[in-house]
Amino acid sequence: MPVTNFEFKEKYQYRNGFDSYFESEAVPGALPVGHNSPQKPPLGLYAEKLSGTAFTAPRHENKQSWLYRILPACAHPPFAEVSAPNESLGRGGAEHPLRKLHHIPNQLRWDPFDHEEDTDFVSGLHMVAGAGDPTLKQGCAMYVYAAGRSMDERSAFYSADGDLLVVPQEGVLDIKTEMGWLLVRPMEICVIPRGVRYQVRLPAGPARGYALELFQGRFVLPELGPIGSNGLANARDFQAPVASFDEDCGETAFDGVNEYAVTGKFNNVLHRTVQRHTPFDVVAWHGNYYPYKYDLGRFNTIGTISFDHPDPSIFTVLSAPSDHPGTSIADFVIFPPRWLVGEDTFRPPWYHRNTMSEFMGLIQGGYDAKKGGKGGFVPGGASLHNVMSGHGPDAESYEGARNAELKPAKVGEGSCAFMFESCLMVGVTDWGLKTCQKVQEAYSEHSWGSVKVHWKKTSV
Ligand SMILES: O=C(O)Cc1cc(O)ccc1O
Ligand SMILES: [Fe+2]
Repeated sequence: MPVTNFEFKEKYQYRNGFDSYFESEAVPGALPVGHNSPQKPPLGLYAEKLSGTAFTAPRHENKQSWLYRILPACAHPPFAEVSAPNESLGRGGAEHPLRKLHHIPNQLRWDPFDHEEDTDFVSGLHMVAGAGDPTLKQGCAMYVYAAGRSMDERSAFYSADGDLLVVPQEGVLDIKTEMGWLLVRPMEICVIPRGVRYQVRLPAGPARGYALELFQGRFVLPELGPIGSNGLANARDFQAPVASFDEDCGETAFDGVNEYAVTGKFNNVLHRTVQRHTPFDVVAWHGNYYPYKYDLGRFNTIGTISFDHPDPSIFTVLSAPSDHPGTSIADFVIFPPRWLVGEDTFRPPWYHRNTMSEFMGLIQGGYDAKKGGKGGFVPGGASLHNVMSGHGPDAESYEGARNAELKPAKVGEGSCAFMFESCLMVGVTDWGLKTCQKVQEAYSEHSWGSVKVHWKKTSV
């Protein structure tokens, strides 16, 4: 389904701004004026509130939207558990992915995950690692997805477990959400909040990428501190959809002939209902709880102009804070092309052990300090350096950087790695460790087995 220019203009008139209060109506007059829930909302619509935070959350954290729709979301037959679409999602009980995690202090790296022909975005979503529990609204999980086809046009998906940050690596995602359309390409990301229903279409062939689900809290822009009032990801570059709707429904919720499958991820288990009316019937909405996208190319990368390699927090796009200031349940950090000018500096990442866990992926190109090629860190692959697991440049990269002439140099041209950094010790799922068959053997030995001793008792 290629997207025509006309459709493009109609579908993708975004509203710009992070954490803004927007209103959008696909039909003029669909939004009630000065009221949220009048006795009879305009145009015979139903008013439905979608809460993203507790009703009583403080104002600066409070998130909600009012949806004006043809039929309310509750009008559906009961949900039933779906038989497992893949091994990492869909089963309850002892098979539950978060109950079978492997906590491994070894450094782990994965070859690029396979493309899958027979899956859509939901059946091709695999939990690789995670920590916590969606039932307690604690923790987060890291996923990869591989989809060979669009979701059925009569289907929708939502997660009751958390907000999903999607990082496409290959293939375009044309996402129809309850609140309008988002077109998300590699080098762009999107966030779909908990509960928002959506359908992922693939207008340009197979898609593969990464995702992070936040069971707890939500993404905010990082503090800028002494950087000042602009820099890193700027608020105006985040884009929200405009209202767009389908009209397919019967006279009442349960007559009509058309059937729409709505699949919910509820404590990581998929449940499905088949209802008679389209879930994409929101004619207008207003609020600050909405899906959004961001073009990583707009990231204003900041770094040293004197010496030493700064902490990677300087590259944070979005941060999901815990209750402890400065410590995140997850940060989304990118390593875009940038100039390195540090004098008398070891320019690649230093060797380190981190109290946070670091899950990394590569959208395109290469990553300084890691060899590419087969068995290396390559686009579509991943790595996990867990809490206090030592890591850093491989031996070859270390020698190169140690001996490099320190002229100003641009690194990462055409590249972009990213990191999901979490204060939690993440466990790897069975799928991530075994089923996917992508874990690189001897990653640690290949990388650091031949680090040389440079030590001399006396300096010359
Ligand atoms: O381990 C990594 O490659 C990620 C990383 C990058 C960096 O520039 C500094 C610290 C860090 O963990
Ligand atoms: Fe690191």
